[in-house]
Amino acid sequence: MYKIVLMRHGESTWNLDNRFTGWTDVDLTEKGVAEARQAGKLLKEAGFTFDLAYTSVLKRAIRTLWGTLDEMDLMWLPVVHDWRLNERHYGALQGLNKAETAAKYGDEQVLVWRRSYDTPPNALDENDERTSYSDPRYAGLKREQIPLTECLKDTVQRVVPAWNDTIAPAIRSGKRIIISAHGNSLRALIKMLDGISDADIVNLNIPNGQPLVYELDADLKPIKSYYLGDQEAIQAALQAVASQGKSK
Ligand SMILES: O=C(O)[C@@H](CO)OP(=O)(O)O
Repeated sequence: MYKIVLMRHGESTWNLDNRFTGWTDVDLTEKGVAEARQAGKLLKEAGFTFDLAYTSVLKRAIRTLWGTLDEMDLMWLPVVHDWRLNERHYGALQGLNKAETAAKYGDEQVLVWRRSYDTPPNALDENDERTSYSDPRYAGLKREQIPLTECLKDTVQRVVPAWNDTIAPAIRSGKRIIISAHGNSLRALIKMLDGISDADIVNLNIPNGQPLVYELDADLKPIKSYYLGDQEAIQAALQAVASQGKSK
């Protein structure tokens, strides 16, 4: 049996402002930094340790990993930064306030943009200053690999290869791993792991900074999964994430 830990980054400045974030590289708030440390404490108390860490190329996930590993005295750990673990690209919604967008377009439309499997928000214009074309961290990518918008299906199509090419082989080789990523890149991964249908994935939300343990069998199929920590607080946090896209 293998055990892996998935974790969404701690609260970011744009989580606090309730803005669509996607590939925008915003930092953690003080609360987010504290959540990362608290996650490390919980993992240490529960007897976890790791051999290898995966994260995205976005600082809110990277800094969360730093805080967690620091708390576990594991800052020396090898870390793989993979752009394929980035948050889902939110297209032209990036930077807009979620509740204001819901007041303008309706809660239903915002739910479709936030959680549907295959309806992407409007794309950024190629000339929009918010594109990632000139960002040096994506210099190794072909232009067509850099999204202008994504639905969850598009995110699945990059997250699953990251799993198959690098993460799954590392787990099979016996490495104990932690993945620090994002709400929707983790929804993509969990959809694949748990075989969640396109319709049911709409209801899955992930709270900030809470270690989610997956126990996997020899074929890397989930045996069970559970959040560490205060279960009531986690349920409340899940509900709060679900409500972020409502006008009131
Ligand atoms: O803004 C985002 O990029 C994501 C994660 O914070 O938000 P949502 O939960 O609305 O998909």
